[in-house]
Amino acid sequence: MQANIIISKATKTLSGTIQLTGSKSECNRALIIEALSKGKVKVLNISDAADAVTLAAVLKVHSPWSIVHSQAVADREPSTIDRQPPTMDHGPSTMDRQPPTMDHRLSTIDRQPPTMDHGPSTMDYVDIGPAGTAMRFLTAYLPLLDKNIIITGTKRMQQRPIGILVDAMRKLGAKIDYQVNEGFPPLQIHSGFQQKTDRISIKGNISSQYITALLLIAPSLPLGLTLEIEGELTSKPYVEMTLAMLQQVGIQHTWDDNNIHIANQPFKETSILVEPDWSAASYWYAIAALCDEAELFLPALTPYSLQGDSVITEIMANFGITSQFKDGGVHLQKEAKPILRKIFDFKECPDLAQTVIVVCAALGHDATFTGLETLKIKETDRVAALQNELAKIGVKLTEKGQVYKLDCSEKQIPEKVTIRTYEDHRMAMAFAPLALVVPQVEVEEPQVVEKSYPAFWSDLEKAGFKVDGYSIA
Ligand SMILES: O=C(O)C1=C[C@@H](OP(=O)(O)O)[C@@H](O)[C@H](O)C1
Ligand SMILES: C=C(OP(=O)(O)O)C(=O)O
Repeated sequence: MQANIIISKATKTLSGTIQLTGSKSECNRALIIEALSKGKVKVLNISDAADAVTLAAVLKVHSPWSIVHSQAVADREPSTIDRQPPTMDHGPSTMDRQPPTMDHRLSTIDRQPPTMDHGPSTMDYVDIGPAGTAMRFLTAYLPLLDKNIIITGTKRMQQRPIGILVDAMRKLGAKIDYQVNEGFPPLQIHSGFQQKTDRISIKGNISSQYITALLLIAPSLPLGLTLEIEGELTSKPYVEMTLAMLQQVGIQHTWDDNNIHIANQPFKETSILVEPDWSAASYWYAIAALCDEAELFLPALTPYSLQGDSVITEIMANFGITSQFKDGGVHLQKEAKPILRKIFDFKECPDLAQTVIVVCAALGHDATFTGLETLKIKETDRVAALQNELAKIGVKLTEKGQVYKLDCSEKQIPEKVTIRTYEDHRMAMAFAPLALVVPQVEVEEPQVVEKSYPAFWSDLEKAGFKVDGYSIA
């Protein structure tokens, strides 16, 4: 475990250039597409995000074109590379683990070993740590490989629901069992997938990741797939991102009302260039919003991004931040201007909620927030985490039905505040900008940022923040 860090900033000014790593969301989609295309599609600018590094490592071993190879190895002798006896602890392992600098340090302590018998010794074992998209995408992808695989993750991952996707995969013809609790990882995926239907109906209001997972495998299914989305669709831009990326690699779709159809079809030979991460950019917008003067350049971000979180440019315009796309990136500039907007909806951009709510709190700007329903099942219960940590500066976030109100009337600025991060990268990164308002911000378990933005603390240093106690692992 890494020591806490203490962040401070002597002046409320920001300038320079920050090169952000690739989008975790784009990269994870691209990696699955690359695997299913059997290498016809290549991924460029692979993200440094630990979640993407983990997924890439898993796919290196478990991909359609590695089956022949791994099967040949399995025929000779049980492999020690990517196999583990089922009763073993999930501690440091070999091939299918991410490098030690990644985010597994937090979770190895409280990870539960599988308790049930895993059947024959040909069971492979995949541990994706805290990576939600990787867990969901692999749950759709792995059954197609005709292998027996257990997939698990951190203790928190074992509390993040996956029943809707497992039900859909079972209807499609996958053989999947729950190892511990119905509806949650770890999952035991069995070989022998045979497509039973080309039509699935799926709830849209819990996580769009289930829908993306199914859409990514759709062109590789012998019968193709029509997905009927039941009820409202949350995080819609992420589904649009999936379809746009599939289109880039030659996969056509139709989307009429609630039905998305993708026929079985080949991938074209091409490459996918992963754009920098707009969710990561949001922390720089937050920092700029809390500065008196700010001029920052973020290279390679575009106004026509596939990432819904690029809407941060519009949101932050309310806080006086202008975004100018030129020189192959975006220039942020702070203009003194009163904040007018009082209502923010995060249904289409849930990962921006913490960023914006902390900015409002830091500025003492009372506001109303909607679209926070899915925050409770992410890396932590983000609503509860926000409520606890904002209370440390006297700010209240109260829930009335699905509407949340921020009350800054009793806001107080202590000399120092210590922020818990709850194994959530976005708690650490959303609260770091508070150092422009509170003289010292101490952040617990700062290594959580590795999940999506490993260079976050060193980038803060580059931008003139003092980050005490930070060391590159
Ligand atoms: O598909 C994706 O890449 C993501 C979808 C969103 O999840 P939900 O669809 O569960 O809201 C988002 O919060 C997550 O960080 C990434
Ligand atoms: C919710 C997130 O990620 P995931 O669901 O992929 O773990 C996130 O990055 O904010």
